[in-house]
Amino acid sequence: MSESESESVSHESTSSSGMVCAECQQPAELKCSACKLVAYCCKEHQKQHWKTHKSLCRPFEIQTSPELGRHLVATRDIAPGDLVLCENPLVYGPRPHIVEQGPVPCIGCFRLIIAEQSPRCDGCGWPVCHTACEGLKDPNNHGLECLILGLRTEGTINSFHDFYRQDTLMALRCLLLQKKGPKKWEQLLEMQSHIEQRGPNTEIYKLIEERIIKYFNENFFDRLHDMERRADQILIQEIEPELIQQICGIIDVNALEINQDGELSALYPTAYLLEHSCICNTYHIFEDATQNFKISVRAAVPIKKGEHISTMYTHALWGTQARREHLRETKYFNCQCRRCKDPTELGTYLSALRCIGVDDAPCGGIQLPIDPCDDKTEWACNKCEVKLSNDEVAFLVNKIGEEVDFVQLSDPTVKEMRELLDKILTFLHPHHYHVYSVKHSLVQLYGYQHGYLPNQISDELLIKKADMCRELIEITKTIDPGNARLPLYLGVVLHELFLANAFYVKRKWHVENKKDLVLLVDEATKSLAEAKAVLKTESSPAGQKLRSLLASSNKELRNWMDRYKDELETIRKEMGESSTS
Ligand SMILES: C[S@@+](CC[C@H](N)C(=O)[O-])C[C@H]1O[C@@H](n2cnc3c(N)ncnc32)[C@H](O)[C@@H]1O
Repeated sequence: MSESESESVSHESTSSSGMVCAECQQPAELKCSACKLVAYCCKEHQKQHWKTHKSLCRPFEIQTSPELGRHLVATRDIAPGDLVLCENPLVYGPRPHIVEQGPVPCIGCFRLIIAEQSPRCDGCGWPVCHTACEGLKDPNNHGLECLILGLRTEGTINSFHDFYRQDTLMALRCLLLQKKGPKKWEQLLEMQSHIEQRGPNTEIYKLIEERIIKYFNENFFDRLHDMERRADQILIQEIEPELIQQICGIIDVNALEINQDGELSALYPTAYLLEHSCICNTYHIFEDATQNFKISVRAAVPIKKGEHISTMYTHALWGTQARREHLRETKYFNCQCRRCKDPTELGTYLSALRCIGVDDAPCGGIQLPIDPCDDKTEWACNKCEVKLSNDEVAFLVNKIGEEVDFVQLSDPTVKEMRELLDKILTFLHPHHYHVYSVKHSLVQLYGYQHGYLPNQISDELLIKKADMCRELIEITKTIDPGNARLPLYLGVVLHELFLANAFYVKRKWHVENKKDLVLLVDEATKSLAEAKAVLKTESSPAGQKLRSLLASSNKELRNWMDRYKDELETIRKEMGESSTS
């Protein structure tokens, strides 16, 4: 153990918790200051125990700065894949988003249900997936909540979504921690609520007043007070409006969304301290309900001792303006990460525009923000004098975004997508994030849609598809080097690159220069292996589906390679000889 490690013992009193030395089991006064999970009677025993404890000890400490508040800093080098932390949530519940229509999460298991057609909980009458749903039986989940939700006498239901408001339940579950878990309640109240930015004159304050506080009071809390008076027992100590405002702030700022089979949010006792970076260095996975939705945070890239440990609060494939606006509005800070500060976004040009020039005569230059971290920045062309205001750019990019969304949601044909691409390329850099999105859809239409099936698509379009895939792969890897946020996006494109190459090689095997084709075979083999690795930790249904597609593509590739084994060997040998001669 190094000197600094031996010094990392804090002299906290452990007598109240009754901890014993991890080495000799005697009463212990010193806790490991890095993880605070184990104690020692003396420094000597901590040294001896380090060999065992090293792999379990948390590799970070909590620091505080005026810009970031509390955040996590690595206390030793952390390798990609290494565990940073693993913990159960303090509280979890249906996602706190307002749902006006369509499916809502079951309050037992969070799977989406059509409330109007669903059975009801025997206790409270709320719509559930099944009256025997496991989540309803768990007292930590629906227990006390069921009692409170059942207080309402069934009135006239004009709208199911307004009557059964699953989006309010996360706040109720937080309030119930006062009774169910006072220590968890204390931890919860330590979280940042940004209440100062969410004051009485803000829209969010009024929304919570109307949608949550009023709903709780009119439907449940007035009756709860009566019941508490009659029983001479308090179920929820504090339910003041200001406290509910604070709890809603805490949920909005700190809760993580878990979208597995169902849709839920959870607050974790330490993971919430991960700061945001638009090029983050960790990824996280959630266990399912049987494991209490435990979170594991792992390093996505090498993290050096002293470096900040980060996650991403926004979408990796949005441009800087959109990401910063989202962070400002939902998390109340201005991101200053190296991706945000770089006008080219790490050389990807994800936000760049084509310069429209003067008098509609494009100069061939590109427009970039002069200072991307200044929301009033001007945009300047790298070839001519034309400048644009940030508002003009935002207006144009938003309009294009709306059109892209509209076309993508309307089950477009290849022709419609190509037309959209040509149109937006008049204004946007070929790597702009809206262009990325359209190209990502297009590579999944070539080879699949009627008229473009593998036996119908032209050679030229197959080559184009492969080129688009290569371009998308490069951008994705640059903005998400550790594959922390975009495994599915990358996995899909890697698989499409495999398919484009495989179709082309099969079609041309007896026609074209086989040496060139072998290079495509190698690229296809590599992209398939990479896609498999990239999707290793992707547990979503889409990830599982893609994994099974990869398995059948791999089988097909192996069969083909077996069939041409001798020929491939001869060509490779010739290629090897010519490269060494
Ligand atoms: C989930 S909390 C993180 C823990 C928080 N720092 C604390 O002390 O409780 C999110 C808040 O942390 C701050 N934060 C996180 N990442 C940041 C960043 N990159 N720059 C500035 N503030 C950040 C913001 O105030 C944000 O609303």
